[in-house]
Amino acid sequence: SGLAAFKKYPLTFNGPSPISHLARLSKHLGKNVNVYAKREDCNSGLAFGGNKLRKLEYIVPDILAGEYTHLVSIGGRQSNQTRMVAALAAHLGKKCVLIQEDWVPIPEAEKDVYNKVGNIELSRIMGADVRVIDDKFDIGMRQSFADTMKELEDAGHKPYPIPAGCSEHKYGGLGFVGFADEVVKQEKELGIKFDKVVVCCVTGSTTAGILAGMAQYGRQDDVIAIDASFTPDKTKSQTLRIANNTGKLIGLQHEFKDFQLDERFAYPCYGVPNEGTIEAIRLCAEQEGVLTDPVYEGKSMQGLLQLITEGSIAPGSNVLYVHLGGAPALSAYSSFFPTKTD
Ligand SMILES: Cc1ncc(COP(=O)(O)O)c(CNC2(C(=O)O)CC2)c1O
Repeated sequence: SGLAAFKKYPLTFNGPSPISHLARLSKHLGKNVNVYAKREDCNSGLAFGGNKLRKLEYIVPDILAGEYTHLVSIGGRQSNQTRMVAALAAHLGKKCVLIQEDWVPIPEAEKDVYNKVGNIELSRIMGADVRVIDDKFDIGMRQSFADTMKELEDAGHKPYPIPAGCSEHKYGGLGFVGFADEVVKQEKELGIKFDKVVVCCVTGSTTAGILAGMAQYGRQDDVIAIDASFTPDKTKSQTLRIANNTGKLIGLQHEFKDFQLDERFAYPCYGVPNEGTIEAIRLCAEQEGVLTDPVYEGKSMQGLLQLITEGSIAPGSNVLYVHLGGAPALSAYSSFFPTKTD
């Protein structure tokens, strides 16, 4: 694919990320649908890995070319993005400034831990300058980000901006074009074809890259994105813009006018699980020992289970669930998982 034109700096383990067959979960669902998971949650030795490292592999050459002193990124208090940028900064020997905005109405029971454990704890351990501020959730470009960049430049440093989820970065979609290329190759090795690819969508460059990547094979319609932003209109338009920009970068002759974004599972709001989210996290954990999180993957797992249960994903299908990571945030949501008393 046109991806070969772009330099990539290895942050993930050699070779394609593994595909696990979730055989017990598939059987439990009893709908004759075979569920597989592509494991971006186990894709790197850097700080528990995740989808952002695959994106950052195409951003690092830009960072190294410009001799930057600081990496700057942004997210909610339990952002996986900022944790992975902290890991990258440590890996490259750069300073790191993270803006941790107030994206989630912190559940009462988590008030005293939410800003201390999980992702934000890991970022502090890796030496990042973690700045907890009160600006609320939005997937777009933020004033707090611009202010931080200016502060560092005025101090004579050379900061490199990595926007939320890497998504508004010009190369934000490239990593997941490579993901799609891997899937097509692994299908041949596995001797199966996935009828649907189910992925969580918030700032959009993961889904955008997969759409552009699968469109190379005429399979963009196989992608089902599950909204976890609870601002689906903004997420949809941002994802489409990134998919089209990414398509241009790789020379794709296809314009995206729409894609399937299932909005049913993001409630009650970004970062807060609903009943079905908790049930989905527990089911996948109990059936497979595979952990998903309340902010992102728990909601795409909830969507996957619903799509299969309601028959939207037809019996006899093979489905690829895209596991993008997120488990470190679980320790900020322990009150949602009391010991089960059957
Ligand atoms: C585990 C996990 N799964 C899915 C997503 C959604 O990916 P996109 O933002 O590319 O749509 C994130 C993103 N997380 C953000 C963060 O700040 O961590 C960018 C929002 C994620 O971390």
